[in-house]
Amino acid sequence: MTKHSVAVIGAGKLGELVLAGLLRSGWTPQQVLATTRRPERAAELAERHGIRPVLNLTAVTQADVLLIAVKPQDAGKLLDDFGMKVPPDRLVVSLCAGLPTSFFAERLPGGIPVVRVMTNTPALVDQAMTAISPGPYATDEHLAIVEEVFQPLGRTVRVPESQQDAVTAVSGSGPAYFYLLVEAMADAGVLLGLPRNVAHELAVQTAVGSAIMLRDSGEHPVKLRESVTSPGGTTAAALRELENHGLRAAFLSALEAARDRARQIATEMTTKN
Ligand SMILES: NC(=O)C1=CN([C@@H]2O[C@H](COP(=O)(O)OP(=O)(O)OC[C@H]3O[C@@H](n4cnc5c(N)ncnc54)[C@H](O)[C@@H]3O)[C@@H](O)[C@H]2O)C=CC1
Ligand SMILES: O=C(O)[C@@H]1CCC=N1
Repeated sequence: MTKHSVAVIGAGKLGELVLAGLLRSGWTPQQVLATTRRPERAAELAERHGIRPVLNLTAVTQADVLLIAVKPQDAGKLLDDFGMKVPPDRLVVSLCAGLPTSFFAERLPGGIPVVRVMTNTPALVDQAMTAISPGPYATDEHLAIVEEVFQPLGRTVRVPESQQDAVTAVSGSGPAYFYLLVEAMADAGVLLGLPRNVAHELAVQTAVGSAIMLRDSGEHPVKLRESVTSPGGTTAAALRELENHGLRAAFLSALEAARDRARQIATEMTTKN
């Protein structure tokens, strides 16, 4: 087991998923610290997970891996509070969408390694997709530490930082697209006369089965789709409607919009501070 200790700074929705995953995978409550803005939230996390909520400054002095999990819009203020007090042997890991590692490096003492990570909420069930990029001063050893943190929560991949906004559009925001699809399929089932609970179960299990098959069969999605689509059958009729309604183009535009929003967040934050 690792000798590292991790502090989740700004343990909100994502931060809590990460700290819970660390505890599930064998990190001890002594190795996992969390900070919050509100005392009630700190009490909730302590009760739910048995971890130690601490103040930001305590976290940076006691833990050696600092996971910054606040909203990107709050990161500047957070670093104004303690950035220059981060001891030199810490590893700073940003989970913030959009913000480049340079944003952090400029607000930390020189030489502190910064790693940028984009993970996603299926961390709740150890099925996260986490992309990891080295920033200033980050070596292979630092990336290996970050992998040690995130591997138990799902899969990890290393990407250049220049690809992180695209990663955010695909896998960071990605779960929301699938939830919307399931919701829409269940609504359609209701339109066709199915009871709501049955329509929901059909849509959810179809999503789960299709996702596992995609991952575990190693087959290309086109091949899997073709195997469902009988000549002159029902699936072809449905797929034509989806294409007529521009589903594919909608995804291209949607992911471009997500990528652009990540860039815009970075611009807003770097011009504001
Ligand atoms: N929710 C998601 O699916 C994903 C979120 N992210 C990124 O993770 C970060 C967090 O997102 P969420 O967890 O959804 O947001 P959230 O709002 O639930 O969590 C952020 C937490 O930080 C706390 N906070 C803010 N300023 C603080 C301070 N000065 N000291 C201590 N705590 C402070 C807030 O009270 C809040 O609980 C964002 O940067 C987001 O871009 C990345 C991938 C997926
Ligand atoms: O919507 C957002 O900005 C965050 C980043 C990726 C997923 N949620």
